[in-house]
Amino acid sequence: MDIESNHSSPVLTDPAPINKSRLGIHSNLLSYAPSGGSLSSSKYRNVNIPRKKPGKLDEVCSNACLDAMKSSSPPRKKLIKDGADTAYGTWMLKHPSALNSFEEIANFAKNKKIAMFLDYDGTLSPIVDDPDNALMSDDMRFAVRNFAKYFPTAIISGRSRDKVYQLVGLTELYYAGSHGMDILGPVRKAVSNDHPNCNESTTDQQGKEVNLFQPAREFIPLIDEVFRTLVEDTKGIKGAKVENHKFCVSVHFRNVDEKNWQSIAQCVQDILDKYPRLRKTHGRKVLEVRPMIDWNKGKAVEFLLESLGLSNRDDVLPIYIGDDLTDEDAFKVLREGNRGCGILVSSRPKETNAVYSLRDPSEVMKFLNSLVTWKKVDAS
Ligand SMILES: O=P(O)(O)OC[C@H]1O[C@H](O[C@H]2O[C@H](CO)[C@@H](O)[C@H](O)[C@H]2O)[C@H](O)[C@@H](O)[C@@H]1O
Repeated sequence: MDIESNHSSPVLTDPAPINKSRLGIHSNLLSYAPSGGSLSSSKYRNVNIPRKKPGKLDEVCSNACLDAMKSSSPPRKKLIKDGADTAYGTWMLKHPSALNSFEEIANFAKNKKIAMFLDYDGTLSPIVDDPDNALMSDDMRFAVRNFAKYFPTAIISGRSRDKVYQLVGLTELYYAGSHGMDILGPVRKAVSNDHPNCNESTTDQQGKEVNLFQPAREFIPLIDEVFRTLVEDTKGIKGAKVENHKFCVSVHFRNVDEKNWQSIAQCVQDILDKYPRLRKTHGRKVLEVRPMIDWNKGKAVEFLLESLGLSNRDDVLPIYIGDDLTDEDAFKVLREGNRGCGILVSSRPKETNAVYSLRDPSEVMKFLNSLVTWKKVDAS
């Protein structure tokens, strides 16, 4: 397994047992529970802000972080030499290709409404060295736009909501930025009334009334301060890049020489020491600093389902497609609640709570197009 331990997240600490039928369908899909793991609106009422216990030695923390940074970044050449294809093939027995398993998924989705949740980087756009160049192809944009005509679709990204909207550029979708801490979704009174301090009624680009949900709103000035500090602290580290996502900050080390990763880890650790209400998570060659609140992409999926009037319904199949550690929170929610299925985008074996897999964004596009074709035939 190449996944790193995500010290500040419950992700993957207790993976649900994988239980598949002969055909490879996850048990979730065979026993769809209408009210399993039901989402009570009171869940959102008090978004928890626990305090971090002080006392860990900086050195220990940044070394643990460094190990995690290394284990999440195996050298490509080594993987190939070690027989990556065999390992991938074995892994795919556990997480079959959503394309090869399309018939099974379609059978299960029959007479159900699919709700689609899509991550952005590594899912809709290929991973590239410069985050500013992570562009979605026109074909992918066309596919997502077309898909959204048939199925409610939301993008849930680690990037700021504005940035991901700018990159995707489709008004037909719902957007959640900052790992779900900034959601622009449909107005739904039952949800809005439960979150007086997090919700705000507003209008979208088309003047349509929408609901803005920001459970970490109070952290905006702090995150801005952290962003500026990290820019300053990392400016001497060649290749480091810091992004401000309004509710979280990304510190990229993709272009940093490995001998300087320790310095990156230390800069982040210094922030955590200074601001105990913040925590760190890991992504693909990126460390992220975010508010220590009980909110993540999984909670965002639950929130959007409820906002769309699609939670607790046995005629709804939520599907989440993502490539990163932070997407595991969403896979887990769908898996544990028997509510739907996760699809991990990965071309190498990874420990995951997703049921199925797809190799790369081009396969994601094929899968979306296949669902549209299937839906058209089903409807005719
Ligand atoms: O949740 P996502 O939409 O997948 O966003 C997660 C992070 O994506 C971006 O970083 C990743 O993609 C970059 C471009 O391909 C790549 O250079 C980087 O190494 C990856 O970590 C984004 O820049 C981050 O801020 C997001 O948190």
